[in-house]
Amino acid sequence: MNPERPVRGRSRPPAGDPHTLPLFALQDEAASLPTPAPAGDGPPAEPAPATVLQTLADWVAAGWLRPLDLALARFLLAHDPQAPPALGLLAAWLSCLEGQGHTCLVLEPALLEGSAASRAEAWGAQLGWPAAARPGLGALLAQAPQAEGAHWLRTLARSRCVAVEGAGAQKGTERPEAPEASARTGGLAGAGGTPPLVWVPPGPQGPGRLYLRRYWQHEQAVAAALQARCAAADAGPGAPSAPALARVRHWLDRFFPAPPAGPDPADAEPDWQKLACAVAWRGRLGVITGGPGTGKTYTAARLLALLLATAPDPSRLRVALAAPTGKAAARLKQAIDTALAELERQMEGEQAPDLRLLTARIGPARTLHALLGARPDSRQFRHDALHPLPLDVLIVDEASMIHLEMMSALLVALPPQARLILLGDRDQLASVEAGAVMGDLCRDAAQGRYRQETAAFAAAATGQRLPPVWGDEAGPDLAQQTVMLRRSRRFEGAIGQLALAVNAGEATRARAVLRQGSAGPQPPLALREPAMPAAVAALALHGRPGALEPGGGGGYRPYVDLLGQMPAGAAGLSAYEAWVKSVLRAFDRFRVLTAVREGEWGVAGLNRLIAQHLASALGPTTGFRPEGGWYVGRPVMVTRNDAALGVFNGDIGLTLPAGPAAGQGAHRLKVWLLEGEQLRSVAASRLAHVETAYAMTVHKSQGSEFAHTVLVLPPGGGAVAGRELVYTGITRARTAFTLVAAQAGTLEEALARPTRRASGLAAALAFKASA
Ligand SMILES: Nc1ncnc2c1ncn2[C@@H]1O[C@H](COP(=O)(O)OP(=O)(O)OP(=O)(O)O)[C@@H](O)[C@H]1O
Repeated sequence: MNPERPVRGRSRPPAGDPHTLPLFALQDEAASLPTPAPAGDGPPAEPAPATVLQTLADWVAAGWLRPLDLALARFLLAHDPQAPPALGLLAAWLSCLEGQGHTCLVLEPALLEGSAASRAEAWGAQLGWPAAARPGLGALLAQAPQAEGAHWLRTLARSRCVAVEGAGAQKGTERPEAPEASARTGGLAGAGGTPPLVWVPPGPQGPGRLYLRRYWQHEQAVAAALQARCAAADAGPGAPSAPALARVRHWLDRFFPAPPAGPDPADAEPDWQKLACAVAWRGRLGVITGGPGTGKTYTAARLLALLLATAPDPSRLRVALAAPTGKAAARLKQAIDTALAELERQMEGEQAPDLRLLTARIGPARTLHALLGARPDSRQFRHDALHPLPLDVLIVDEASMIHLEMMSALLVALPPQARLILLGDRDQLASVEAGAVMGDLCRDAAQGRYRQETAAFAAAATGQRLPPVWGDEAGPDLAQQTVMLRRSRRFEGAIGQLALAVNAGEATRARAVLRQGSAGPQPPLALREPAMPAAVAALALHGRPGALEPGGGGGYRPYVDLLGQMPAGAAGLSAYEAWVKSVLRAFDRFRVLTAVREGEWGVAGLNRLIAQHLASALGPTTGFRPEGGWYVGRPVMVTRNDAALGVFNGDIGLTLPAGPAAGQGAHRLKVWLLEGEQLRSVAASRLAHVETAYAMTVHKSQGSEFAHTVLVLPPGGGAVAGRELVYTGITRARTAFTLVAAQAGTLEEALARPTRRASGLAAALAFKASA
């Protein structure tokens, strides 16, 4: 279960279809619910509507469903009295899955066929519900005959709450509503009377899928836009001219000097970075995936240089950098600047594109919200199809964090002729919100699946041969524009090996790496298992011996010590700001990450415990007093976007006095944020949506790195932490990593549970235009 998505409701659902009406509106609807008529031609054993709604209410009380899920079921049954109550059940489950990040409910055969007990097992697993939920599920399903599955499919096809989509979906066109269907939807509120659910019956793309209309629309829009971008790849007819290819080859050979040839160069792996530059150059979409340190930004910087060198008018090339969070955006900008400076040195003495001009033109990296022009209290952005982004190239880092709706907005706002370059690690946790876009886009990345035309292009543009093992004439268009980088340059030690073992789900190997990496005077790895929360508090204070440098355990102590060294007012503003930066940097060297929000192992519990521990151990000598709402030194994470204040969900800052002589009263405090070298501050009193950030969820840590990272796996094993979560936690560590597992065996359970988010996007993109 996604820890960032509370089971019980959400604050402000967006406007749109009935599912997205404010919760109170749905509840009002439910209150005026007419008694639904008995299902006309349904099987006699169909459970009564009241039984279904009561069972759903019980599941809400148990915390397995959100009130919103129940409200949707009530709403639909109220508006389609002919619908069998199973529709309410399916809608509640669909809504529940959306709350966990799935964009649809895939009605696998195991959910529809077999005994009630086996179906209850399948539903329980699908919904991620605990074993305690199985008997209730079984009892409800037992009230329907075995053939219920087929009956459910008919129900979906007939209800006026459900639009049926089919072959047209593949082309990204939603089938216009037939007059008869339109009449059926007559009583429905929402988007112009259109049905709030969409049903895609089973077909060549797999089992049937049920959607909330909003997600169906986003998925179709994203698939269509990405396909259009792939189709714009300059291959086939209208392919780049021989002189253009020669120019690309000229520059790529300089940007990526060939390594000394091995015994048989024909057997060598391609230089994936060079290939990534070439395919991104030829198209309007480039997807570059790879683990940490595989050179995604190194490659992106060279791609920019290539685009500059081959642009008809380099001085007019409009480039922007963006990422889902402020932290990730700042890291991207820093890494691109460093890589361009490095490239400039590499090219010294040769004729080269004006990389300084390029660096100057790029400007600051922005969050996607800021780039698109988020508006306060609205899901709409300033930039859309009518007001497109004025860009030729957009590079987006940490693309695994982009959710479906954001990707849809981004693709709408980016002009078709602009290049979109997505960088990210497909194996990381998906976005908090629904969708796993990067995972869906990179389904084929490991296999390559390059067609002959791509291999021919690669040979001309990069001078390298793609061995047949990476080829597949049936490879989809998207695969032609996707490259996976496979060699990590700064993640080859014990932490990298642990990440690889975890990513492969190999628990025995992960244990062995943990053991080996925990030995020696400066061990990069450590394991505390079984452990109590007090072990986390102890790590937060002193770290562990030798974690970073000799004597540097990598806990919060250095930051608390620095808090006590604020320069006197007379030292002036620049000395004060230098101190603020040093405290922020010290804080940023260590972090506790946990898998859950609630309880003593959750974010709130650990934050309380760590603050108390730091206060009692260091307060007497440093004056550190973590008391009251706002206090000097309080680290906070912004939990809601506030475009007006320029702060975005996930931004982390430290609470410090407003200036060298401002005093330490709560009303004088500011939250200071550091983005690269850029320091900025916001009055603490203006930040309504923040939480303390000694400990944070793994989800929120994406896009950040810490010298020493502690990952906490609470009791509950695979139910609270999956493989991607552990992988993401480990890859946040630069120098040292410590795993705290409440119980023995939690690691194994988590690794045995890879997360698969239900979505139709990968199937929609497994598409070959020329087929
Ligand atoms: N082909 C290469 N030759 C030499 N050094 C390289 C090469 N590729 C990458 N590097 C170096 O490896 C390091 C990691 O590269 P980079 O930061 O681009 O990786 P990344 O995949 O973007 O990492 P992250 O996932 O952390 O964002 C950098 O120091 C970079 O200069």
